[in-house]
Amino acid sequence: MSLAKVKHIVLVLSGKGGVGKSSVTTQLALSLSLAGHSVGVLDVDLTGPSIPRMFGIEDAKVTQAPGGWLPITVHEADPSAGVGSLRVMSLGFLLPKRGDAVVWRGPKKTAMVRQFLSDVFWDETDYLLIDTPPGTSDEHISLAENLLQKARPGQLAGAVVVTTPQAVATADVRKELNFCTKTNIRVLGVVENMCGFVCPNCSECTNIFMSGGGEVMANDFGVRFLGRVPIDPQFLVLIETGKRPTYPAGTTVDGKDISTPAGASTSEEEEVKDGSRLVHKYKDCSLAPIFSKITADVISAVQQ
Ligand SMILES: Nc1ncnc2c1ncn2[C@@H]1O[C@H](COP(=O)(O)OP(=O)(O)OP(=O)(O)O)[C@@H](O)[C@H]1O
Ligand code: SF4
Repeated sequence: MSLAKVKHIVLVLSGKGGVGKSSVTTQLALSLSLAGHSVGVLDVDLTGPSIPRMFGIEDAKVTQAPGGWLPITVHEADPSAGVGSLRVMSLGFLLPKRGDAVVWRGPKKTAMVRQFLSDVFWDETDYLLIDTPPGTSDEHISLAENLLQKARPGQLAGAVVVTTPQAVATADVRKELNFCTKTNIRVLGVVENMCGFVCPNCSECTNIFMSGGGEVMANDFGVRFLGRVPIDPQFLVLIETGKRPTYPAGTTVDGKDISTPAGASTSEEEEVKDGSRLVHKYKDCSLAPIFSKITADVISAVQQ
């Protein structure tokens, strides 16, 4: 992989599947871009690459240049809007049937990932986020070893560990934190996803599971707790259909009114799933202010 022009690499890890690792990667990428940084996302989750779907670029065609595979541009930098560029590369682009999980056995998988890591050309990138397969298997260890070998000293900034309130109660997330210690990867912090539910009718956030476990666990391990993220069905609508999130009158996040103004544009063109508009639509999501804070904390952890 040509990493020469990448400033910082951040891994996104989870001890088990389905906790929202790819959603967190996507939202970190959008928030970093909204903060003006140039961002790359590399999806090596062989268990079912979901990143192309999340960015609305499932049908994108990857091309090859002399320097390697060229990542897909979700949007270019727009300095007048303070937005940085966003590019994505996924193993999913190379699978014959998009969205399939890879069924190869260990050594073939590892060889594929190794080659994939070497063959992608990244242009000027402030943050490269890597969405990894869930778990702490041998496959993970070899992925981490490969990365550590390829990155220059200090380039691999660390890992963001994603969990859910239920997963905290299991051993998986602790295993993930132990995995980081074993592989010498610094933990930048823990995100607790799906810690509550944003009601689509009144936008009240209700804690459906016992929340707070992520923070206790982060304290136990002496790592930073980055924050809690509720389930917002409007985020799912944005990802699945490309529709701009809308909220009833009076909806606030941290005291800020995020309700959809009367007469806001919902034209056909606006509704169309189009990766280049995603970042601007995401700005209207109730999760965006939460991720803006998480992202600021990740940046400060990277720079420490
Ligand atoms: N906070 C959230 N609000 C609304 N939907 C969410 C949230 N977090 C995750 N989801 C949705 O839950 C589903 C699973 O999330 P995601 O694919 O990010 O999990 P994952 O941990 O990456 O899974 P896998 O292990 O299969 O890769 C997705 O449809 C995603 O959009
Ligand atoms: S206030 Fe909201 S969450 Fe509670 S019952 Fe009414 S609509 Fe549902």
